[in-house]
Amino acid sequence: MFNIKKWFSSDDSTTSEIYAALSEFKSAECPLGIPKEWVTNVSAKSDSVEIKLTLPFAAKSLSETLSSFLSSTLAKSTSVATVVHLPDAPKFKQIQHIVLVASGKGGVGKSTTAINLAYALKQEGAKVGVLDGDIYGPSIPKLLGLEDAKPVASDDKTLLPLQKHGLVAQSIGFLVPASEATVWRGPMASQALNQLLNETAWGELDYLIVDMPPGTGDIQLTMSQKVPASGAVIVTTPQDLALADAQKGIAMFSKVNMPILGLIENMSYFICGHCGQESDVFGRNGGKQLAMRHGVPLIAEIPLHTAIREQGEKAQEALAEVPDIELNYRTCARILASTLYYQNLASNQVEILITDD
Ligand SMILES: Nc1ncnc2c1ncn2[C@@H]1O[C@H](COP(=O)(O)OP(=O)(O)OP(=O)(O)O)[C@@H](O)[C@H]1O
Repeated sequence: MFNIKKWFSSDDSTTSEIYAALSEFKSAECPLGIPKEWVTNVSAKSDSVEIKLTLPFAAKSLSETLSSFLSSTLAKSTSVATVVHLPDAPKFKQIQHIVLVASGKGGVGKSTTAINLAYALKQEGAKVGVLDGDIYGPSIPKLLGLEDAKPVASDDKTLLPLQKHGLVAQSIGFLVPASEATVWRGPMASQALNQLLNETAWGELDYLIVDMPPGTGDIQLTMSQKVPASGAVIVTTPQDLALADAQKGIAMFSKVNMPILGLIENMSYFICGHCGQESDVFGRNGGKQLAMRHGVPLIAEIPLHTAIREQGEKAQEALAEVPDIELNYRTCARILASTLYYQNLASNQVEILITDD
């Protein structure tokens, strides 16, 4: 006679063991572990386990880390499959999160970082768009290899974004010759950004990355106020001057109550393309110290590497020759996506105050 009850209780205990192991998993992206609600399916056999997760932020590649963590914790071969689905209502049209990528000064690699973050978020399972807000010096058309492309109108008032490498993109550079936009005054520039954001048929997006104009003046301040962003990322390099300007960027966003999601230190250290040796050409730990001083997370330290410049020039999606750098951007993307998720979760929680009255 089959002991059905025993089977069920053993199944239950296996499932509880799996949930317990998932909640014990901690990483920079999942500081609170993996809750039960993210599990869509568990199939446990005597010698193997298959788990399906729906992640509420872009972190598809967590499946690999989780598979090896669970295989060793459960002492069974475990495979984890992940899909990404952001659960919240879109904040702007059909866009879940708008993220501003800013820098205190020009030339620190803001646009390069913005486009690589966008690729990395896409590779991590999200639907991603890029808005080139650098009205005076749009780089996105070149970085995407779309210099001669022109957007098509979807109706009288809306333009369709251009598409490349699985991203959708809009830029003033698609619409106006560079020489024309450079003479625009501040209000015209922020009006242009507004129009690009509002009059583009973005469709459903998980993240829209906005490449902001460099600097911390009135134009950048006005633009930041006009975009309904979830937060900003500040790109800096390790030199003192860049760090001082990044500090002004932190002050600017604080002034308009824009959450600072993190600091990215670009060109942190040099990796020789020939021998792979690392050197601290611009000094080390400047970004870390700035982040600590302002209580802002340092979400990535991206090296100075020829492959990054070449990828931008050739408008390539992947940094295939240098997997470590691609990994760097993907880790940064997952942390950014998770920060947005937990920030949202915290702001949605109702605070219950019990008083004596
Ligand atoms: N980590 C890096 N390694 C090597 N080259 C880089 C790196 N980051 C950026 N670059 C290169 O530095 C140059 C400036 O980068 P980018 O245009 O992204 O800077 P920016 O801060 O957006 O500039 P601007 O303020 O003028 O818009 C480009 O040639 C780019 O390829």
